[in-house]
Amino acid sequence: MNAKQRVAERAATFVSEGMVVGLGTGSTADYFIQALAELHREGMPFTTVSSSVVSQIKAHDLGLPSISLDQVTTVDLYVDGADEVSPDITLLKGQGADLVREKLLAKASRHFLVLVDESKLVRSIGQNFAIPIEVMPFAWRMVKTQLEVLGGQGDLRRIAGKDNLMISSHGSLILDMVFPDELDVATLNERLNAIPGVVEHGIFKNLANAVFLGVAGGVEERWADNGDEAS
Ligand SMILES: O=C[C@H](O)[C@H](O)[C@H](O)COP(=O)(O)O
Repeated sequence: MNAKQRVAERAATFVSEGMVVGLGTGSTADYFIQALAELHREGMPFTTVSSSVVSQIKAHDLGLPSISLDQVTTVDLYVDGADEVSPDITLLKGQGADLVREKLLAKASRHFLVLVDESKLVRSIGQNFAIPIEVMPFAWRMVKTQLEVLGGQGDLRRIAGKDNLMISSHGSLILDMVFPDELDVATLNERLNAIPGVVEHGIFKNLANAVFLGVAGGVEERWADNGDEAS
């Protein structure tokens, strides 16, 4: 069992009868979805809500009960991966470009567990990746200009050849922006939240309750101050 599987199996022990479980997106979240499928086969009743079309299809293929996001007000447990985790359990997410659904689920969750291996640990957010910023398509130039005023540099994310723009499942464009080190993440988070035309961005601050870290032969749990252990 690799580190991603280990943390996913551990997270699955927090699922209990009747829960609404939020499904993350990415290779680590996939292991959690597989672990849920095992619980479902064993007869545990729960339902799922997905953070992306991809996860929704995976859940469907595995026969997991699911409800659509617009039917949900609160989520009992949301389990997802992350691209970066800083020591205060701030996350950077969004390499998969489904930021809106992911942050909605994170905010609506009673418990948000983040599954990572050691490669995701950083000293500060933005160390390994640009900050993904999901923008309304007609607003992207205005938003980019506002981000440049903050010192940001970057451009629209492209996929599979230079002419194709990444479009989120929400129909938005993604700007990947690098900001000066002097701009601390708390300030950046607030500034990004305040720019008109920004749909969502990849900084997840004060949202995760715990990080489950896959280490050699085990799982290390790091609970946030806000993170009473899910039970
Ligand atoms: O948008 C994508 C999500 O933020 C993923 O959770 C993140 O990219 C981590 O993916 P993985 O588990 O494949 O490293």
